[in-house]
Amino acid sequence: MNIAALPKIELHCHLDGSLRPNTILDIAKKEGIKLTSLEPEELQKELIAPLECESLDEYLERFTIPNLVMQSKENLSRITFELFEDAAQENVKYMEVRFAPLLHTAKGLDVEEIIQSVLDGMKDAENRYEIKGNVILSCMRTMSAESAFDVVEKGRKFLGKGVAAIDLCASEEEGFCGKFIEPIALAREYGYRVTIHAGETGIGENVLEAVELLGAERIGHGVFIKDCEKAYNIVKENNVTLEMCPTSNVQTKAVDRYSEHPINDFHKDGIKVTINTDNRTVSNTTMANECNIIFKEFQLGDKDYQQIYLNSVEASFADTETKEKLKTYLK
Ligand SMILES: O=c1[nH]cnc2c1ncn2[C@H]1C[C@H](O)[C@@H](CO)O1
Ligand SMILES: [Zn+2]
Repeated sequence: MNIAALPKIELHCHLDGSLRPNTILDIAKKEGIKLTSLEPEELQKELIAPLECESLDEYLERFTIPNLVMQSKENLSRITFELFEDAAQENVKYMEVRFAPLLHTAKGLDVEEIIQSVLDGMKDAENRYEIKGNVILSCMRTMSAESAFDVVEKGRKFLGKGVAAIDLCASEEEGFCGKFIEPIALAREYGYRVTIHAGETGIGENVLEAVELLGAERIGHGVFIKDCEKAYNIVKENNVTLEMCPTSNVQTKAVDRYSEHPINDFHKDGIKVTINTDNRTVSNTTMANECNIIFKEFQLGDKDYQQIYLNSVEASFADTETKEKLKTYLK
């Protein structure tokens, strides 16, 4: 199978984990931002989380440097454009990019300006390449419920104009969903779709709560439903789609090695799985690489590719017309 040439869809990709190292260097030089290294290769080492990482929290340390250069409208638009450009060049036809607006206010931008800048970058790429996109607004679980309300309110006016959904991300604690019931309920009322990072660090119950308490339609990762029967069953019965990110899961030690990844067991059992990068730079990967690893490891074939691609189409937060178009790429 020539995966590089096949059409792809990506539903789980963080903007701040997917910057080109050269862009970071370029902006840092222009803005006088101090980096520990000005050599692209050295910088890249600092940006990539090693496969021998200990935990999700260690993985998340890699986001400090990128966020230093994501504090102006121009930079946010440029970085978003470049991410879509990179994706288009590997035949990604549709991509949902997520980011946490509140991480980009350090130099005075307001949340609306931040969202608009990301949308501008995405629109430029859509006009130039054969790719479509939507944006998912992530709320940091490490911040207050109030801060999540803030994102939900300020993002509202962009719904249907490039913003499609709300997400919760960052370090995962047991029972985190309870704290965010109200802001996520308000988001649903406003028309946001809902995807939640859960079950990434050993706590399958978080997936159950994300579905039951927050109305999650999709789950970021969800690896640990394998150890929680109730979570497993609710995901399977409700067709909750899992956004799986194999390399990231090895790095954060959700699994010790690719061969232990539960994606194929889930897939064989009829759970709707999708394949994603999570973070192109921090995980040093691409969609083609993630697909190649999984298809080789579990000896999957054309039928599996079509099924997983269609899972991504169906679970995407795209409009009906876009979904129909995406299906035509398979033929
Ligand atoms: O895989 C992840 N799990 C939880 N949080 C994550 C993951 N990848 C990135 N993030 C965090 C770090 C970023 O700063 C934030 C917004 O994109 O999302
Ligand atoms: Zn993620």
